[in-house]
Amino acid sequence: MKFTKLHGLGNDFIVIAGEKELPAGVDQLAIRLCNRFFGIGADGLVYILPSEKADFKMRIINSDGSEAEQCGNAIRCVSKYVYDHKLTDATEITVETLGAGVQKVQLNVQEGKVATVRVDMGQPILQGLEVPTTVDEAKVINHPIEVDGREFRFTAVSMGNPHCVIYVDDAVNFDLAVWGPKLEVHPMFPRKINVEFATVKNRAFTDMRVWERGAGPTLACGTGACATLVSSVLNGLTDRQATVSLKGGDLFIEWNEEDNHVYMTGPAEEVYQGTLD
Ligand SMILES: N[C@@H](CCC[C@H](N)C(=O)O)C(=O)O
Repeated sequence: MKFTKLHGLGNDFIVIAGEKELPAGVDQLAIRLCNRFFGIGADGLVYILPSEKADFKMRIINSDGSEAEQCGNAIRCVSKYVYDHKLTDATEITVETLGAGVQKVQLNVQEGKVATVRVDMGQPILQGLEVPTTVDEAKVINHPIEVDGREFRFTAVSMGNPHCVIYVDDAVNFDLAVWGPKLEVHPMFPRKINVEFATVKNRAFTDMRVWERGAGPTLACGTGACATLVSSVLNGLTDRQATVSLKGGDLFIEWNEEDNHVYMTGPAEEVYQGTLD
Protein backbone atom coordinates (compact mmCIF):
# COMPACT_ATOMS: atom_id res chain seq x y z
CA MET A 1 0.00 0.00 0.00
CA LYS A 2 1.42 3.36 -1.03
CA PHE A 3 1.03 6.34 1.27
CA THR A 4 2.13 9.97 1.31
CA LYS A 5 2.89 12.02 4.38
CA LEU A 6 1.66 15.63 4.26
CA HIS A 7 1.09 18.33 6.82
CA GLY A 8 -0.70 21.63 7.23
CA LEU A 9 1.30 23.77 9.67
CA GLY A 10 2.62 20.64 11.37
CA ASN A 11 -0.80 18.97 11.70
CA ASP A 12 0.32 15.80 9.93
CA PHE A 13 -1.49 13.11 7.99
CA ILE A 14 -0.89 9.78 6.30
CA VAL A 15 -2.72 10.21 3.00
CA ILE A 16 -3.91 7.22 0.99
CA ALA A 17 -5.36 7.60 -2.51
CA GLY A 18 -6.62 5.08 -5.05
CA GLU A 19 -9.02 3.07 -2.86
CA LYS A 20 -12.75 3.06 -3.70
CA GLU A 21 -13.94 3.08 -0.08
CA LEU A 22 -12.65 2.97 3.48
CA PRO A 23 -11.24 -0.49 4.26
CA ALA A 24 -12.81 -2.62 7.00
CA GLY A 25 -10.99 -2.09 10.29
CA VAL A 26 -9.82 1.40 9.32
CA ASP A 27 -10.07 2.48 12.97
CA GLN A 28 -7.46 -0.11 14.04
CA LEU A 29 -5.33 0.71 10.99
CA ALA A 30 -5.34 4.41 11.95
CA ILE A 31 -4.30 3.61 15.52
CA ARG A 32 -1.40 1.45 14.27
CA LEU A 33 -0.16 3.73 11.51
CA CYS A 34 -0.51 7.00 13.43
CA ASN A 35 1.50 5.68 16.39
CA ARG A 36 4.67 7.82 16.51
CA PHE A 37 6.83 5.02 18.02
CA PHE A 38 5.52 1.80 16.48
CA GLY A 39 3.99 3.17 13.27
CA ILE A 40 4.56 5.94 10.72
CA GLY A 41 3.33 8.62 13.09
CA ALA A 42 0.62 11.17 12.34
CA ASP A 43 -2.34 13.06 13.79
CA GLY A 44 -4.68 11.31 11.39
CA LEU A 45 -5.18 8.88 8.51
CA VAL A 46 -6.78 10.46 5.45
CA TYR A 47 -8.38 8.70 2.47
CA ILE A 48 -8.97 10.38 -0.88
CA LEU A 49 -11.93 8.55 -2.44
CA PRO A 50 -14.14 8.96 -5.51
CA SER A 51 -17.24 11.11 -5.01
CA GLU A 52 -20.60 11.27 -6.77
CA LYS A 53 -21.16 14.85 -5.59
CA ALA A 54 -17.75 16.48 -5.95
CA ASP A 55 -14.37 16.07 -7.65
CA PHE A 56 -13.03 14.09 -4.67
CA LYS A 57 -14.19 12.77 -1.30
CA MET A 58 -12.10 13.02 1.88
CA ARG A 59 -12.47 10.84 4.97
CA ILE A 60 -10.34 11.46 8.06
CA ILE A 61 -9.71 9.07 10.93
CA ASN A 62 -8.13 10.55 14.07
CA SER A 63 -5.07 8.89 15.60
CA ASP A 64 -7.31 7.25 18.25
CA GLY A 65 -9.35 5.51 15.51
CA SER A 66 -12.42 7.77 15.71
CA GLU A 67 -13.71 9.31 12.51
CA ALA A 68 -14.02 13.11 12.28
CA GLU A 69 -16.67 14.87 10.22
CA GLN A 70 -14.25 17.45 8.86
CA CYS A 71 -10.63 18.63 9.01
CA GLY A 72 -9.39 21.98 7.74
CA ASN A 73 -5.70 21.14 7.51
CA ALA A 74 -6.43 17.77 5.87
CA ILE A 75 -8.60 19.34 3.17
CA ARG A 76 -5.68 21.62 2.23
CA CYS A 77 -3.36 18.58 2.16
CA VAL A 78 -5.83 16.60 0.03
CA SER A 79 -6.11 19.54 -2.37
CA LYS A 80 -2.35 19.78 -2.70
CA TYR A 81 -2.04 16.03 -3.19
CA VAL A 82 -4.60 15.77 -6.00
CA TYR A 83 -3.02 18.64 -7.96
CA ASP A 84 0.66 17.83 -7.37
CA HIS A 85 0.07 14.12 -8.14
CA LYS A 86 -1.85 15.05 -11.31
CA LEU A 87 -5.24 13.63 -10.31
CA THR A 88 -6.56 16.98 -11.56
CA ASP A 89 -5.19 19.96 -13.45
CA ALA A 90 -7.92 22.31 -12.21
CA THR A 91 -7.05 25.06 -9.74
CA GLU A 92 -10.63 25.23 -8.47
CA ILE A 93 -11.93 21.91 -7.16
CA THR A 94 -14.64 20.55 -4.91
CA VAL A 95 -14.14 18.10 -2.05
CA GLU A 96 -16.93 16.16 -0.33
CA THR A 97 -16.59 15.80 3.44
CA LEU A 98 -18.47 13.58 5.86
CA GLY A 99 -19.98 16.33 8.04
CA ALA A 100 -19.53 19.65 6.25
CA GLY A 101 -20.92 18.86 2.79
CA VAL A 102 -19.09 19.72 -0.42
CA GLN A 103 -16.44 22.39 -0.06
CA LYS A 104 -15.02 24.65 -2.75
CA VAL A 105 -11.27 24.95 -2.86
CA GLN A 106 -8.97 27.39 -4.68
CA LEU A 107 -5.38 26.31 -5.27
CA ASN A 108 -2.55 28.82 -5.43
CA VAL A 109 0.03 27.14 -7.67
CA GLN A 110 3.64 28.30 -7.75
CA GLU A 111 6.27 26.70 -9.99
CA GLY A 112 3.91 23.83 -10.82
CA LYS A 113 3.07 22.90 -7.20
CA VAL A 114 0.37 23.99 -4.79
CA ALA A 115 1.77 26.45 -2.25
CA THR A 116 -1.32 27.68 -0.44
CA VAL A 117 -4.98 26.72 -0.46
CA ARG A 118 -8.13 28.77 0.16
CA VAL A 119 -11.10 26.71 1.32
CA ASP A 120 -14.74 27.76 1.58
CA MET A 121 -15.40 26.02 4.90
CA GLY A 122 -19.15 26.68 4.74
CA GLN A 123 -21.43 28.19 7.35
CA PRO A 124 -20.69 27.75 11.05
CA ILE A 125 -23.33 25.95 13.14
CA LEU A 126 -24.09 27.86 16.32
CA GLN A 127 -27.27 26.25 17.73
CA GLY A 128 -26.15 24.66 21.00
CA LEU A 129 -27.79 21.26 20.53
CA GLU A 130 -26.52 21.01 16.95
CA VAL A 131 -22.86 21.68 17.75
CA PRO A 132 -23.56 19.49 19.81
CA THR A 133 -23.55 20.69 23.41
CA THR A 134 -26.20 20.07 26.08
CA VAL A 135 -27.10 23.80 26.02
CA ASP A 136 -30.39 24.40 24.17
CA GLU A 137 -29.71 27.97 23.04
CA ALA A 138 -29.57 29.59 19.59
CA LYS A 139 -25.96 30.59 20.29
CA VAL A 140 -23.74 29.39 23.12
CA ILE A 141 -21.53 32.40 23.83
CA ASN A 142 -19.24 32.77 26.85
CA HIS A 143 -21.12 29.99 28.65
CA PRO A 144 -19.86 28.77 32.05
CA ILE A 145 -18.39 25.27 32.39
CA GLU A 146 -16.78 23.75 35.47
CA VAL A 147 -13.90 21.29 35.43
CA ASP A 148 -12.27 20.04 38.65
CA GLY A 149 -13.47 23.09 40.57
CA ARG A 150 -12.17 25.60 37.97
CA GLU A 151 -14.68 27.63 35.99
CA PHE A 152 -14.05 28.38 32.32
CA ARG A 153 -16.28 30.15 29.82
CA PHE A 154 -16.71 28.71 26.34
CA THR A 155 -18.24 29.63 23.01
CA ALA A 156 -19.51 26.67 20.97
CA VAL A 157 -19.07 26.49 17.19
CA SER A 158 -19.39 23.58 14.78
CA MET A 159 -17.56 23.72 11.46
CA GLY A 160 -19.01 20.30 10.66
CA ASN A 161 -17.04 19.07 13.68
CA PRO A 162 -17.55 20.41 17.22
CA HIS A 163 -15.39 23.07 18.90
CA CYS A 164 -15.40 25.02 22.14
CA VAL A 165 -13.33 28.20 22.29
CA ILE A 166 -12.05 29.41 25.66
CA TYR A 167 -10.27 32.75 26.13
CA VAL A 168 -7.28 32.69 28.48
CA ASP A 169 -4.63 35.29 29.44
CA ASP A 170 -1.77 33.49 27.69
CA ALA A 171 -2.77 30.77 25.24
CA VAL A 172 0.86 30.16 24.21
CA ASN A 173 1.89 29.08 27.71
CA PHE A 174 -1.45 27.65 28.81
CA ASP A 175 -1.42 24.20 30.43
CA LEU A 176 -3.10 22.46 27.51
CA ALA A 177 -2.25 18.94 28.64
CA VAL A 178 -4.06 19.37 31.97
CA TRP A 179 -7.30 21.04 30.85
CA GLY A 180 -7.63 19.90 27.23
CA PRO A 181 -8.38 16.20 27.88
CA LYS A 182 -10.81 17.02 30.70
CA LEU A 183 -12.80 19.44 28.55
CA GLU A 184 -12.73 17.07 25.54
CA VAL A 185 -14.82 14.50 27.43
CA HIS A 186 -16.92 16.88 29.55
CA PRO A 187 -20.57 15.71 29.81
CA MET A 188 -21.73 19.01 28.25
CA PHE A 189 -20.34 17.71 24.94
CA PRO A 190 -22.20 14.56 23.83
CA ARG A 191 -19.87 13.80 20.88
CA LYS A 192 -16.76 15.03 22.74
CA ILE A 193 -15.17 18.26 21.51
CA ASN A 194 -12.10 19.97 20.09
CA VAL A 195 -10.86 22.57 22.59
CA GLU A 196 -9.28 25.88 21.54
CA PHE A 197 -7.55 28.13 24.07
CA ALA A 198 -7.25 31.61 22.58
CA THR A 199 -5.73 34.99 23.44
CA VAL A 200 -6.77 37.94 21.29
CA LYS A 201 -3.76 40.20 20.66
CA ASN A 202 -5.60 42.78 18.55
CA ARG A 203 -8.65 42.91 16.28
CA ALA A 204 -6.78 41.14 13.48
CA PHE A 205 -4.55 38.68 15.35
CA THR A 206 -5.25 35.88 17.83
CA ASP A 207 -2.95 33.32 19.42
CA MET A 208 -4.54 29.90 19.74
CA ARG A 209 -3.51 26.48 21.05
CA VAL A 210 -5.59 23.40 20.44
CA TRP A 211 -6.40 20.12 22.14
CA GLU A 212 -8.02 18.00 19.45
CA ARG A 213 -10.72 15.43 19.99
CA GLY A 214 -9.23 12.04 19.18
CA ALA A 215 -5.71 13.35 18.57
CA GLY A 216 -4.64 15.41 21.62
CA PRO A 217 -2.33 18.42 21.32
CA THR A 218 -1.64 19.12 17.65
CA LEU A 219 0.47 21.90 16.14
CA ALA A 220 -2.49 23.34 14.25
CA CYS A 221 -6.20 22.86 13.61
CA GLY A 222 -7.88 24.43 10.59
CA THR A 223 -11.45 23.99 11.74
CA GLY A 224 -10.30 25.13 15.21
CA ALA A 225 -8.89 28.34 13.70
CA CYS A 226 -12.21 28.92 11.88
CA ALA A 227 -14.17 28.28 15.09
CA THR A 228 -11.87 30.69 16.97
CA LEU A 229 -12.46 33.49 14.47
CA VAL A 230 -16.24 32.94 14.55
CA SER A 231 -16.17 32.90 18.36
CA SER A 232 -14.08 36.08 18.47
CA VAL A 233 -16.55 37.89 16.22
CA LEU A 234 -19.50 36.66 18.33
CA ASN A 235 -17.73 37.91 21.47
CA GLY A 236 -16.92 41.28 19.83
CA LEU A 237 -13.18 40.69 20.13
CA THR A 238 -11.94 40.72 16.53
CA ASP A 239 -12.96 41.83 13.07
CA ARG A 240 -14.33 39.33 10.55
CA GLN A 241 -10.91 38.86 8.96
CA ALA A 242 -8.03 37.87 11.21
CA THR A 243 -4.89 35.79 11.49
CA VAL A 244 -5.10 32.88 13.90
CA SER A 245 -1.59 32.02 15.02
CA LEU A 246 -0.99 28.38 16.00
CA LYS A 247 2.06 26.55 17.29
CA GLY A 248 2.82 25.36 13.72
CA GLY A 249 2.19 28.71 11.99
CA ASP A 250 -0.52 31.12 10.91
CA LEU A 251 -3.87 30.70 9.16
CA PHE A 252 -5.82 33.58 7.66
CA ILE A 253 -9.54 33.28 8.37
CA GLU A 254 -12.49 35.32 7.11
CA TRP A 255 -16.13 35.03 8.18
CA ASN A 256 -17.91 36.67 5.26
CA GLU A 257 -20.87 38.81 6.28
CA GLU A 258 -22.74 38.43 2.98
CA ASP A 259 -22.81 34.65 2.52
CA ASN A 260 -22.14 33.71 6.19
CA HIS A 261 -19.37 31.36 4.99
CA VAL A 262 -15.99 30.97 6.67
CA TYR A 263 -12.93 31.03 4.39
CA MET A 264 -9.58 29.57 5.46
CA THR A 265 -6.27 30.24 3.68
CA GLY A 266 -3.02 28.47 4.52
CA PRO A 267 -0.21 26.23 3.31
CA ALA A 268 0.08 22.48 2.79
CA GLU A 269 3.31 20.54 2.36
CA GLU A 270 4.31 17.06 1.26
CA VAL A 271 6.98 15.44 3.40
CA TYR A 272 7.61 12.02 1.82
CA GLN A 273 6.09 9.00 0.11
CA GLY A 274 6.34 5.45 1.36
CA THR A 275 5.15 1.89 0.94
CA LEU A 276 3.53 -0.26 3.61
CA ASP A 277 3.70 -4.05 3.68
N1 LIG B 1 -6.91 18.96 12.69
C1 LIG B 1 -8.15 19.13 12.10
C2 LIG B 1 -9.36 18.56 12.79
C3 LIG B 1 -9.28 17.03 12.84
C4 LIG B 1 -10.51 16.38 13.41
C5 LIG B 1 -10.71 16.63 14.88
N2 LIG B 1 -9.70 16.03 15.68
C6 LIG B 1 -12.09 16.12 15.27
O1 LIG B 1 -12.21 15.00 15.81
O2 LIG B 1 -13.06 16.82 15.04
C7 LIG B 1 -8.34 20.45 11.41
O3 LIG B 1 -7.32 20.96 10.89
O4 LIG B 1 -9.45 20.94 11.29
